[in-house]
Amino acid sequence: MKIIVLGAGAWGTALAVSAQRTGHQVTLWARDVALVQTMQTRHENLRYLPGVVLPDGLSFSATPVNLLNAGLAQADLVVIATPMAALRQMLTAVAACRAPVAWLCKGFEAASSEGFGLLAHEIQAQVAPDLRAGVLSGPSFALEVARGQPTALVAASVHTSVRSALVAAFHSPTLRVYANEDIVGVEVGGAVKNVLAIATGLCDGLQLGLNARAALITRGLAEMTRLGLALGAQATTFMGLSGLGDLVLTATGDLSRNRQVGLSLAQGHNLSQATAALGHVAEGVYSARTVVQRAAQVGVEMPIAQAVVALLDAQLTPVQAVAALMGREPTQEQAVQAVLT
Ligand SMILES: NC(=O)c1ccc[n+]([C@@H]2O[C@H](COP(=O)([O-])OP(=O)(O)OC[C@H]3O[C@@H](n4cnc5c(N)ncnc54)[C@H](O)[C@@H]3O)[C@@H](O)[C@H]2O)c1
Ligand SMILES: O=P(O)(O)OC[C@H](O)CO
Repeated sequence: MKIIVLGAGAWGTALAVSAQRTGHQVTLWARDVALVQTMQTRHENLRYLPGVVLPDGLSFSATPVNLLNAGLAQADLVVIATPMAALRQMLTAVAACRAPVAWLCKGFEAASSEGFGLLAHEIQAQVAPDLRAGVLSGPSFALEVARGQPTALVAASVHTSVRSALVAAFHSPTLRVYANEDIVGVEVGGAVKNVLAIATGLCDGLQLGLNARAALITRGLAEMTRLGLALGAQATTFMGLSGLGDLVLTATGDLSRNRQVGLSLAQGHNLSQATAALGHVAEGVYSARTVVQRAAQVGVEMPIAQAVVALLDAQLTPVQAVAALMGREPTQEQAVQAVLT
């Protein structure tokens, strides 16, 4: 297949490497000309994925995205690998594409004064409604995929042809790609787990213990599921790769940028200090407010996400946030099981 990957951050680069190794013809696009030149000459993405050799045959492009017409017209699959903040712009640029288009970003659009932030497929419905499109998600640290370590992903779309194209492009001996029709559930899982990973990073940074971490993950899964169901997702999706799977990985794995933000806040750093140290996007920081707003809009309670927003806004200290969560009224665990059945 001819695959064009738009965005040469850690994840776009890792998936481009993986697909090229599998035998596809991959072009990795970046807006940064200097980054493309370095990748061409050094066979390495020093800025976003250092230490990984870019395979022979991988092509590069820094052509402005609005001039990419020929490349897009020849592609069998277009993959948008930018953060959520750039998705609207990228989808607008590829709106006339005939090939399947998939995004990798996990989040909600940051809330704006014009209204609530959207999930990726909601943005696509606004700006590129004629595309056959979907999302590739699931528990996956870029570095491990680039190293060829075993990983399972989920390709979600309402279009069979998009799910099939993603499986054909990325399934390999080290990368299993499952198909799922529930794009709402897959996107909600990918977005909310980032917010919850900030909370578990904070919990671990404060050395609150393993009991506390397990409680946060479990109750966080309940919050994620409640929001997803209210937005039209299927309950079973949250027991899968993009729900429980990605929540466990991101909440417990130190390669997670969102978890690192929580760990850094626990050390007493402010948000700017916590994000400046990363050098990569931590989508939970930008999605958290939207998660809470969308939950309020559909009458869903999300106390952990609310505590994360209060922390990010410096309205609560880490210790106060924990006290607020622990001080809530006792309630029924069955409330969660009821929504799962
Ligand atoms: N890194 C991972 O392990 C991983 C795994 C799964 C999903 N994701 C998701 O994939 C998305 C990208 O993550 P990443 O790790 O590659 O991020 P990153 O911070 O490593 O890189 C982001 C890339 O997007 C580019 N970019 C930013 N704004 C742009 C714009 N307006 N136009 C064009 N390019 C732009 C940056 O220059 C950079 O190359 C995120 O939503 C993330 O949640 C990441
Ligand atoms: O580094 P994070 O926190 O953005 O997480 C990366 C992936 O989404 C994990 O699946």
